[in-house]
Amino acid sequence: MSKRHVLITGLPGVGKTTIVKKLCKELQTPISGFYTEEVRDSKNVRIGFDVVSVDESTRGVLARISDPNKNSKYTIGKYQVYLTEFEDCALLQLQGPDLLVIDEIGKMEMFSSKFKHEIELCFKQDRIVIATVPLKCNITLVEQLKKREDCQLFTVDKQNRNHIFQEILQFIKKINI
Ligand SMILES: Nc1ncnc2c1ncn2[C@@H]1O[C@H](COP(=O)(O)OP(=O)(O)OP(=O)(O)O)[C@@H](O)[C@H]1O
Repeated sequence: MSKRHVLITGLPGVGKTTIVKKLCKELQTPISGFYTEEVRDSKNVRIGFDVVSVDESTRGVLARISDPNKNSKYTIGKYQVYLTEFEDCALLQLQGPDLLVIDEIGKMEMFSSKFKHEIELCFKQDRIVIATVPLKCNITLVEQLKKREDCQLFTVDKQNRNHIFQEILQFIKKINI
């Protein structure tokens, strides 16, 4: 089976999203999907994460620092995941025939069984998926994706992050579907 999906992994903050954004700029093809972006307050303190559509027209909350007085089921570390807001924004971006960017498939997103289900379907469709995934995690779905024969895994680190972009770009340009 030929490889036709791209998984980009690496430590937190190494530059995965930056590479995906550069790929989207460079590829001359319709692209849908979403990025995950940090949200910082006026003092530059990180307060959470948003999901943003690739065309940047739609934004939704993924997580915010949790209120210790509120007892939420959906927390990762100090962050509370806003499940409905996340699903309302992210699930819509997965639809369509275009090349698909999913940045990222991580622990916070795994609270959504709808999201997990949709991701599994996306990798079975006739479209190219470019997804970012954590380097080390106990997420079954991510481990399964890494083992798929039709997925090519690229590992980003500080040494290669300035040139691996070209390698990934050439790989995508050669995919025939
Ligand atoms: N090649 C690079 N050289 C220098 N700084 C970079 C490079 N790539 C990314 N950065 C910087 O590192 C920070 C994190 O980048 P980015 O959000 O792309 O990482 P990430 O791996 O997607 O992070 P996360 O794990 O939080 O999703 C940003 O401030 C970005 O400007």
